[in-house]
Amino acid sequence: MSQGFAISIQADALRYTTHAKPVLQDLVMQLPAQQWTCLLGRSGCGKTSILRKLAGLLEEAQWQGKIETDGQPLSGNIAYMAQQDLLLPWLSVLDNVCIAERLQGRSLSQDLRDKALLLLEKVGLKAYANNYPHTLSGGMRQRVALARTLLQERPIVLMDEPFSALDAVTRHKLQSLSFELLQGKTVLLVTHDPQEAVRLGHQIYVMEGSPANAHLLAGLASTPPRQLDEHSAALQNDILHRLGGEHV
Ligand SMILES: Nc1ncnc2c1ncn2[C@@H]1O[C@H](COP(=O)(O)OP(=O)(O)OP(=O)(O)O)[C@@H](O)[C@H]1O
Repeated sequence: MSQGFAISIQADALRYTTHAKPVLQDLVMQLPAQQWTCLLGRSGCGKTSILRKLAGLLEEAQWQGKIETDGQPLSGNIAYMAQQDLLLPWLSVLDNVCIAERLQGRSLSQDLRDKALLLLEKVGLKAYANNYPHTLSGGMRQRVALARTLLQERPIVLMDEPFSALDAVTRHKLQSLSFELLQGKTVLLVTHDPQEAVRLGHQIYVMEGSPANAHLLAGLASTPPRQLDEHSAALQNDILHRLGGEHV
């Protein structure tokens, strides 16, 4: 199993050609190896842009800065769960989960199918393996996309609001499952939910300002997954306070 490696991000400026002002400026983030980093910030501050830059998908923006690793390439080592589930309508749920293999033109081995079915079982969708995406609810589609991300076993995992469409109980369950299955990976999770960030993050960045940079939250001494106790409530308050400052 490929272990996650550390990534250092320095965005001096990120600007879309359609915008006069940069989206990001003087942003520095460290993603420690094999840890979960959670990223919060007001809508439109540039969280997805950071993920897309790491995933090599940000072609339409000008980027000044650098992204460094310990020498390992990002290309080919990233699993990216985008905000939109990007399920292919003409493929079954099972084939969508195995899409990375299919896109590489490889036939699906029985071993991979079994792994995919096990993941579908864990996300509560084994009975839907032969369904097509249009027959699923938004939350079910999100669970298929999560299973697809978990199947890839890449060292770096980028997730953009992966649990947002789920009911509270399913969300809690799938947070736990993802945390368990992504042990040893370097994870960057974008979320709007302070409780989720405090539960899962070894470290938490809150994006601030316009153009935005990233503030590393202090006081995360314990290791995740964290219980909901007085300490985590105080951390959530701190995040809300910082996010609130962005909405005045
Ligand atoms: N392809 C694009 N072309 C032009 N502008 C873009 C493009 N993608 C994003 N933007 C702009 O860049 C800014 C940051 O967008 P981004 O999607 O990174 O924000 P976000 O923090 O992920 O937002 P949200 O929380 O709403 O998902 C926004 O102002 C958005 O309009």
